[in-house]
Amino acid sequence: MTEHRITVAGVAVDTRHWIGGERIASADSFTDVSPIDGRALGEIARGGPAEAAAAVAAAKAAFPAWAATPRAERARILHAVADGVEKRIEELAIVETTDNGALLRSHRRGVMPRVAHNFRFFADWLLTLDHEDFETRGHTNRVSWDPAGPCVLITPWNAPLMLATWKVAPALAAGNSVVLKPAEWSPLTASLLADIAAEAGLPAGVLNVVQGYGAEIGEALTSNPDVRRISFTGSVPTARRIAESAALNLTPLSLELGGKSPLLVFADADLDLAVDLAVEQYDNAGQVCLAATRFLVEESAAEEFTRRFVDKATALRQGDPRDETTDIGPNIHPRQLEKIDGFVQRALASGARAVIGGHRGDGQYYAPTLLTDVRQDSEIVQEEVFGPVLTLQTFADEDEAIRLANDTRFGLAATVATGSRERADRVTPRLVAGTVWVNCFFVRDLQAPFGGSRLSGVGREGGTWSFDFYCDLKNTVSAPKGWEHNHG
Ligand SMILES: NC(=O)C1=CN([C@@H]2O[C@H](COP(=O)(O)OP(=O)(O)OC[C@H]3O[C@@H](n4cnc5c(N)ncnc54)[C@H](O)[C@@H]3O)[C@@H](O)[C@H]2O)C=CC1
Ligand SMILES: O=C(O)/C=C/C=C(\O)C(=O)O
Repeated sequence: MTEHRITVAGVAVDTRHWIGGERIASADSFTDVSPIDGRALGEIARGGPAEAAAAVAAAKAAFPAWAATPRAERARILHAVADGVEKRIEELAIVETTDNGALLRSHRRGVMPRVAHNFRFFADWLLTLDHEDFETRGHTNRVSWDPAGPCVLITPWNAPLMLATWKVAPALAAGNSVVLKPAEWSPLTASLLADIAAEAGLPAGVLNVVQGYGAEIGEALTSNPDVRRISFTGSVPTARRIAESAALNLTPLSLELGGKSPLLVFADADLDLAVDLAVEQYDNAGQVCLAATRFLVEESAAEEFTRRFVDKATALRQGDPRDETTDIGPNIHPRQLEKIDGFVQRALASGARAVIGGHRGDGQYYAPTLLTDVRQDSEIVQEEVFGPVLTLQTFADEDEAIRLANDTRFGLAATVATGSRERADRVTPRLVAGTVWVNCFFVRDLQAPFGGSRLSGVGREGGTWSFDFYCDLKNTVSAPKGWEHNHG
């Protein structure tokens, strides 16, 4: 009999599915492995079509009552979920770090507080969601955001609970029920979230969490005709498969995909700041969709920028992510490491030069790498690596900088370092990107629209855009005053 309970640093995690307010086992399981040391953490219930159907059925059954729950009550429960997250920050942080290898200090001080904030923000935004009535030839138009129904949320391993709750919170706030499927490489904190939500009073079936492989339970979820929304964060090939499944029922989709974002460094920039921004791109061992992985540096500043970057990057400490002094942890999985090294070795073989790194480290670590002498049309410049691998190219003028910046299939983000406001105002409108940062990086606000252009995604989430996606927008038009009959 498979034991569906994992204990991580003293924290017990039930690894069965959470469906309709009950823990449900599967006949099959898969092994969850920690990227820190390759240790098997335990067995996870491996769902398939039957569990997908059960979870969607539970979500469908729970939907009408949750949708009819007054907004203020929904908001109260979501704040209670945030309270539960805040009480368990330490536990969530160590479990997440053990499961996906990202830094414990970031989980403690940045990520888990943001998880709680995701719930608080969308709970509060729900209460402000309003559209002023307007008139058409004396008739009144009233716009409403009606809950849509069961939502399937499919999430990746690079920031598991953060990216899951960034979808779960608005979907629930909107009055929908949810089936969450976390990535199979990092499933643990989603299961803890199910416990926290139940303790906070979220009714059974409103949030369901199922585990398993994308090709098995994932496809069964995305092709289910009772699902009213699908939101996905992950890779482009998987997005295509999900879009094919969704097409069967014309289920609306929100897709947040990869990136190959540029950091443009103009010679008039504060070079220390530009270098700080550049070194940040190794955060989370490079497993960040928003990362500015392509440095584009004005020719006259390139030598000095590179010298200062190398000084700073080589001082980063790579090691156990539970150690407070570590800057770069492991990559998630041997397969991902293989993929990263494949990109780098092919680039080196075709003429790229490693300014630093260019090889594996011990175990599941990849040496922070900067490659130069790379061609614009090469794989390493065009494809998302999702590891601590950056490239450096130079440009002669603004036009060339913009041409290189925009010359990929992606359009998620761009970062510009310049000392000139006029230049920033000229350059930023010409960049193809969902988010552009000027002399800063990763300043995120849930009010802002978030998503990508081109292959970086479809749609935007954040603030009212999240409610626009997770709701059926309705316009109710009433005839001019005087039609009411009093049947009192
Ligand atoms: N935009 C982002 O934030 C992320 C981008 N990536 C990119 O994707 C590459 C591959 O990483 P993967 O783990 O393979 O990402 P993936 O896109 O395959 O996995 C993300 C999620 O999709 C699910 N999934 C996979 N196939 C599915 C299907 N047919 N139907 C429904 N759900 C399915 C997975 O179980 C997981 O929960 C990375 O190297 C990176 O380039 C990966 C993770 C996050
Ligand atoms: O933390 C955020 O606000 C967004 C992060 C997005 C990613 O890291 C991703 O999808 O890879």
